Amino acid sequence: MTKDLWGQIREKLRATVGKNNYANWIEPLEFAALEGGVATFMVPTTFMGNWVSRNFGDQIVHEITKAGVPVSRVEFMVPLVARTSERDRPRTEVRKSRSVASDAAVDSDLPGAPLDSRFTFDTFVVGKPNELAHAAARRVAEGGTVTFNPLFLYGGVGLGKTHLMHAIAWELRKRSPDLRVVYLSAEQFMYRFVQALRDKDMIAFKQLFRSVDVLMVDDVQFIAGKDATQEEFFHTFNALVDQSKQIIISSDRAPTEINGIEDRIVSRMQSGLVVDLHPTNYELRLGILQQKVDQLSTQFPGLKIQDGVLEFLAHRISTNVRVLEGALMRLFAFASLVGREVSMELTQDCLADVLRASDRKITVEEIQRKVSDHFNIRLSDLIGPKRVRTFARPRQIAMYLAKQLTTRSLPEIGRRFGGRDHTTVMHGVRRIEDLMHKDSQIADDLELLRRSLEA
Ligand SMILES: Nc1ncnc2c1ncn2[C@@H]1O[C@H](COP(=O)(O)OP(=O)(O)OP(=O)(O)O)[C@@H](O)[C@H]1O
Repeated sequence: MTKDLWGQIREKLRATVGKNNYANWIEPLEFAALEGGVATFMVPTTFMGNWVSRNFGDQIVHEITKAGVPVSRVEFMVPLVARTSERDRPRTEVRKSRSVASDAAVDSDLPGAPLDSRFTFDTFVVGKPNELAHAAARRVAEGGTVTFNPLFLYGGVGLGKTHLMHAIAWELRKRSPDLRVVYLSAEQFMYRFVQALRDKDMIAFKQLFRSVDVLMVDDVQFIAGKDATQEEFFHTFNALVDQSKQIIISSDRAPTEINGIEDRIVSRMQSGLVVDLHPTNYELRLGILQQKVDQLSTQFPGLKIQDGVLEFLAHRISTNVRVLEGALMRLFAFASLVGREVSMELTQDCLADVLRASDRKITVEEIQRKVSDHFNIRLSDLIGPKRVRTFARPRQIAMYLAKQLTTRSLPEIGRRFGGRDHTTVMHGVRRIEDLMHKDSQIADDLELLRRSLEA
């Protein structure tokens, strides 16, 4: 087959596939060779090769055969050189698009962002605050029939939304390499959309996003107030849901709390499963730190950590996991630089600024008010001398929280609890530390109080 003949066949295809499809998918094909009944074409991207093969392969074979050239199939090849611009890419080395179809999940031809190799289910520590979100993510990562669509994950900064989304993508990719899994931030979605508008390339944009099997959009709150992007997102969303394709969305708040998003989009986003990642609790933070220490031990072999340091960090840095991880990394780097083990003293020196910044501005008085409200007792009874259990236990809880959530020393806390001695405060704190592992009611009370104080 000559290039001229291909030119004629192409014209025939224009009539059968339609003007837009022709411009997007057929016209860019460059005939390369015909051998053994296989017609090979050059295509600019793997994605395009796969798409044309899947959607127009049979028609192309049909038209070529009709023109008197016996072919049994078509193949598409992509230059194998690092991409700068799709247009001026050298066309020397080639690879077959079919042979790389399994890369499609993260192939840069697809509109997604790269996945972080550290963000897998293996490295995700599960605790009470994130167990529901984790279970839902696991379920979606199993693939198969779409049970809830979309999965909407939300939670505060640095609580693991992106980590979970990447973990889902990795898992799906492992289980079904051919699945087109696209992960990107809402900002990237908007950027692509605006670019397509500018380049008058909307059809390709729509086709690209509507051809994915799993679409994950991170930080969707970003599209609030951006009407045209929202509109396009809505259409993409509907088109994918109609085809039973899985959608996963993350946001820093619940769908109804995102101002500036149209009601119909909010209601669409709520129509599947909405789960939140709660602020971390002490146990989860400690678990994450322990896991991180294991990971860092290869990077810093032989580095020793004194007892109590991780517990101290888990208590004191409760802002978010990212800050916690950063602090540990810095601590390790510092300790290995000065050739010392990680002691409490070194920790306080090295992380003075982080510890100061994460000092919550919670006051002992605030804690006392919350605790007395929570247990429905009078503030005067919480602080006063009565020793009956109804007052004594809430008092110990309040002392414990004061120790955890403020920078006040034991004597200072004692003074604010009706002039009690620091040993009484210490006893109260220890008692609660002990009880919170044995008594789930106390653990729940503490969690609720902590959350409402930190909110
Ligand atoms: N449960 C967890 N187990 C292990 N690592 C975690 C966990 N939660 C968060 N992390 C780690 O904390 C860091 C921040 O997490 P991630 O980027 O997923 O947060 P996010 O919720 O997407 O935050 P943002 O709102 O800023 O986008 C990452 O390094 C992530 O691996």
